[in-house]
Amino acid sequence: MQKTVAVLGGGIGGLSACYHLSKNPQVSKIVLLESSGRFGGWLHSTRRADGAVFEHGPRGLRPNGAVGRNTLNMVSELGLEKEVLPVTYDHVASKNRFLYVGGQLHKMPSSLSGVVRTVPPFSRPLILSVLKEMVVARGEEEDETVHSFVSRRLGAELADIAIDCLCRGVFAGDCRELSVRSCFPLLFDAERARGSIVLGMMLGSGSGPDVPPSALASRAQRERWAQWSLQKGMQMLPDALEEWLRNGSHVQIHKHTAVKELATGGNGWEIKMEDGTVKADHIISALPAHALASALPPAAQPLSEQLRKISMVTVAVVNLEYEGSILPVIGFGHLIPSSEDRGVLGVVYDSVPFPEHNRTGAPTTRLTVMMGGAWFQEVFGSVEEVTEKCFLDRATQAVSSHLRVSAQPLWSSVAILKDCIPQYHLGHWKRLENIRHYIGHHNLPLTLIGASYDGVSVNDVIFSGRKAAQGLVGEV
Ligand SMILES: Cc1cc2nc3c(=O)[nH]c(=O)nc-3n(C[C@H](O)[C@H](O)[C@H](O)COP(=O)(O)OP(=O)(O)OC[C@H]3O[C@@H](n4cnc5c(N)ncnc54)[C@H](O)[C@@H]3O)c2cc1C
Ligand SMILES: C=Cc1c2[nH]c(c1C)Cc1[nH]c(c(CCC(=O)O)c1C)Cc1[nH]c(c(C)c1CCC(=O)O)Cc1[nH]c(c(C)c1C=C)C2
Repeated sequence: MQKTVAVLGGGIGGLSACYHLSKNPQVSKIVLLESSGRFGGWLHSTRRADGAVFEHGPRGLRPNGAVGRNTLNMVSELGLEKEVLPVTYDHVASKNRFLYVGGQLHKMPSSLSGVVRTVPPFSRPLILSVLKEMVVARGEEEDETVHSFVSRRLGAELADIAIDCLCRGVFAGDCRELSVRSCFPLLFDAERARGSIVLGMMLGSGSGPDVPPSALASRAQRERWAQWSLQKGMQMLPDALEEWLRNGSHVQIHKHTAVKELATGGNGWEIKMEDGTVKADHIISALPAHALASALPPAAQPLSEQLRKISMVTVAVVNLEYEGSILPVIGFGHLIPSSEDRGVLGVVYDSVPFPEHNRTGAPTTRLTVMMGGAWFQEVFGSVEEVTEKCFLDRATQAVSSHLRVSAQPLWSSVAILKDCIPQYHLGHWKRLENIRHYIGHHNLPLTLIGASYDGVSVNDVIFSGRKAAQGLVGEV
């Protein structure tokens, strides 16, 4: 029997689910419900008339692994090959990443010589920590914070500086709260399988899903891409997905349509919006976990409670454009450990990996300063009260003191991204187990996808949409 699937939330997760559902002949109707006036969620690019592109969310995706290949396969199917801007491993933006510690920029080691020598801000050669790691006893805990795991295996200095920065540069989060099992499953599995991260990385610790590469994904591997973007910014991807879905005969897509309440009825759902109701046999929720929790019926209160425990952080993103080439160093950008500055997380040197996004004509430098995250409230106060000017001032101050740039920006934009990155805190895996057990036990026709659960990267989220759509084969 053919059925109706409702997809809640038109971020990249919801769009990916719809895209894969639209290829499933067993689904007769797909309804996509998005509360805002645009699709794409955090994939949001400003494109100026003079050709300049500024990213407010993700700016480059990795091509590696099954999830990276899967995204490139979709890019290829959407006809976006010619729009791809690759950055190879040989590029200076891939080799040079910096940490701002003790009032100075330090280049992270990217070669063997950087690992065998003492390279500041570290007080001893990293090779010593790596060799010692191989003989550290295996942990016994079901989960551990990222900081505790790395301190135990590689030493406190690496945890306090490098891992603190890494967690700020991926989750805008605090490594003393984030779970290693959920945030870095490869590291956790390597310890479980091989007793060591280093041995696990060398020998492998399990195989991932099988995703055959398209010609584009094979090219990415052959040409050694480290990351890629699109000519008119990452938002080209949701734009192309929207166009694909609009061309599908059995897809209904709705913007400005917030899901308010979900009620179970018969074998399916009744979805209530401000101005109407939709009936569906199955729901794929691509909403942030807390938004789904607010819409679930009172009878599903234990499920809502678990979903609400998946917290989110707010990030302020300031894009800056300067006249000329003003950077004293070139590379991807720099991260700042929480011990140095709790409020400013990092600065991306956007014009280095993607000069194609600079305006046409005279040279410019584009930078993005990211602030807040897990420290937002503590440093900047309530998100409702803090002003955009406060972030612009703090961002230009950071650029001036970290990069010694005294010029004022030509152009700037401030975006306060409320609740934009989920935090997989200690015990996240258990919450997911409880959530999935509840859904299974109550036979709820509900699949959860998106950044709240199994990975925050765009690649992970797109893959979660594909898995959900394919999981319905045979069920619908
Ligand atoms: C500043 C920043 C930088 C990032 N950088 C990178 C990067 O470099 N690389 C990378 O891989 N990832 C990056 N990410 C992460 C990545 O962008 C996100 O994890 C991903 O886009 C999340 O997609 P999603 O579809 O799960 O959620 P969202 O984008 O949050 O989409 C959810 C959608 O649901 C809608 N919605 C909410 N409530 C309702 C409701 N009641 N009814 C209907 N619709 C509703 C929202 O409007 C939204 O459109 C970054 C994220 C941020 C914030
Ligand atoms: C300073 C804040 C942030 C910067 N980027 C993000 C935040 C919160 C978000 C983000 N960055 C990456 C991902 C995806 C991870 C993945 O699994 O693909 C997300 C959600 C990519 C990334 N950026 C940095 C690292 C080390 C990674 C992991 C993958 C990779 O190695 O490429 C470093 C980094 N991020 C930011 C800066 C300034 C920076 C380092 C110089 C910004």
